[in-house]
Amino acid sequence: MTSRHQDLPVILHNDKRGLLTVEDDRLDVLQLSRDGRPPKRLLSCPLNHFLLAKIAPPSAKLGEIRRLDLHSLSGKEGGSGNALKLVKLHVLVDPINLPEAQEWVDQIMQNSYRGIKRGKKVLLLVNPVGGKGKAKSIVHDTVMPILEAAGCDIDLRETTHRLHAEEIAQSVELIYDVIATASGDGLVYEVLNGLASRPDARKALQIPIAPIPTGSANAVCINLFGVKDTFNIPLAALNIIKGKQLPIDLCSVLLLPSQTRRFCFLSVATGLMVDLDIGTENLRWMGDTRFVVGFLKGIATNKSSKCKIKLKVVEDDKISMARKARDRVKERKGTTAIGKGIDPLSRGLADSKLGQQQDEEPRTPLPADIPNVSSEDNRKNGEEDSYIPDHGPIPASQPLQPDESWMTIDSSASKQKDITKRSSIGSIRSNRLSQTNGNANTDGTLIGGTEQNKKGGWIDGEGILYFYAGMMPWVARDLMQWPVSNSGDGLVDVVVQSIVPRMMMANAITGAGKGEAYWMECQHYYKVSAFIVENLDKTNQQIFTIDGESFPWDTFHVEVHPRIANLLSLDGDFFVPDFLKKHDEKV
Ligand SMILES: Nc1ncnc2c1ncn2[C@@H]1O[C@H](COP(=O)(O)OP(=O)(O)OP(=O)(O)O)[C@@H](O)[C@H]1O
Repeated sequence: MTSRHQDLPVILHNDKRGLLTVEDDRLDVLQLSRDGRPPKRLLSCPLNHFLLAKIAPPSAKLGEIRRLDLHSLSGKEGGSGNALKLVKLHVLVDPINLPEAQEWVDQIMQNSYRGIKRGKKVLLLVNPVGGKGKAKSIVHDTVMPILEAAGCDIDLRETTHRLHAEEIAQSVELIYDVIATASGDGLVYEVLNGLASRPDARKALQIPIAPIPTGSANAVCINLFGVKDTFNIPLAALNIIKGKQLPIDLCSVLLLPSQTRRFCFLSVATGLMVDLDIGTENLRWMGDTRFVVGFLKGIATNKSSKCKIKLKVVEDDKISMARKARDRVKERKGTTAIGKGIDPLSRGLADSKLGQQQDEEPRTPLPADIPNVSSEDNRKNGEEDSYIPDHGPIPASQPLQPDESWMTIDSSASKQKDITKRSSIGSIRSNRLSQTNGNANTDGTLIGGTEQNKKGGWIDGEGILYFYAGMMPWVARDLMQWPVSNSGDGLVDVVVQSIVPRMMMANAITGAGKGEAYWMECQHYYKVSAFIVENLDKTNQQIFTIDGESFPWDTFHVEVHPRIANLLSLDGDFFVPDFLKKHDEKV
């Protein structure tokens, strides 16, 4: 739905006649000429960049004339850096045009915010030491002015120590429309862990998180804004103001024997991917280049990660996974994101009156909108079937009980006689055709196929360079590790990278940012609903990472909580990588 054409005559700052015109979801501020020359365009912006129109109260200086304030972001998205700039204009309205001006203001605000709450209450957490240590100045110079120009109510808190953001999220009153984090992925991880460990976790996790990229690892921002706009701070600020709810999965990671549970939203890693992150913290000044240096160091060592991996595999056919992911993107085109039509909570509320208080289109439900009824209460009332949101805790994790349908990859398994030499790219199709059918049932169990086939091409005796499980395509701008990942589908994408000659891995760096390593035969790829990873060399491999944070590694069990947490995104979804747009011969 586009906005209808609306003009408002105004007086400009230079006393010249002006016209504010809204057409095709764009605002133009025009200076009119008296001699028939074309009007001069003073500002032109799409309504999705428009922040605020407000008629100021009467002033003694202006008498009957009233001032109209216009705040917007202007400039282009799609550049690195701050291509978008905050623009604040004011024009004057003749008393005769005042009723028309009020109507114009109401209309432009409605068309600029469709379904999005105006003047959000924002909890803004700032990590002053993350990344290159510039979060404070970025927030004060760029983020705050934009949020204030949009009329947001901001509660800014600086984190003073490790896990401070988690403590805040654990105890904060659920009065905010959004929690923004000026940091890297570390603070997002802490906020999610804080919210998820509350007794009212399910309600707390409805508050969406909106990241501002000021850390060294900013994977969430890459996945939300794309590689070019990862560090576009005004765009990240606009996302706080205009972003739509984007439900994401969380994983419970149960650490044994300590029985500690942590929540993961991004990745779980062993082997080279741990050394790459944790072993390069002294290179933080490099920004995300430090991870490339870490990767090169890792393949120089080519050390094997000794572990036993058990996977509840739902799919392992790369061609089919890529095709489905690309079909999803095609389906997504032209759909609006609010509610997304899948999540029962969003859908239920979008359909109800709760969603329609302010605008024509349903507003994204916020925690305060949701009646506090648990499914337990519901059952007591004998209403088993009607959906009522559960606002209680996430139940404690229990060790998983794998059955024979789970797949095992054991780095200590003895080498098979027929182990074949692997090529780097391109033999997926022929490899697949030479196999007998080894596809997945809808319940996730594998059917048919040879032993090797059941293991997604894994051959016992291969060394594991790293195990890497992820929930969003990009982990760094140079590495789209899980190009077919679809956060919100209740599945985790798992990569088991075999040890191969160093040059093969070094060559793979070139296309890694575009997801090309997906097609490498030595990169085994699975969609799983649960997994267990056991450490087979505790002396030499003491840690693994969850979302880039290190933990002692003995054994860990991982299960998924589908669509339980929320981010904000400008179009209500993740950025679509080129990998999912192109249709090459493999798919
Ligand atoms: N004032 C503080 N002093 C020390 N550590 C802090 C402070 N505030 C937050 N932290 C910690 O800083 C870590 C990094 O978090 P952040 O998300 O900003 O960055 P990152 O990109 O993940 O990591 P990096 O520090 O490598 O940039 C987190 O573990 C967080 O707990």
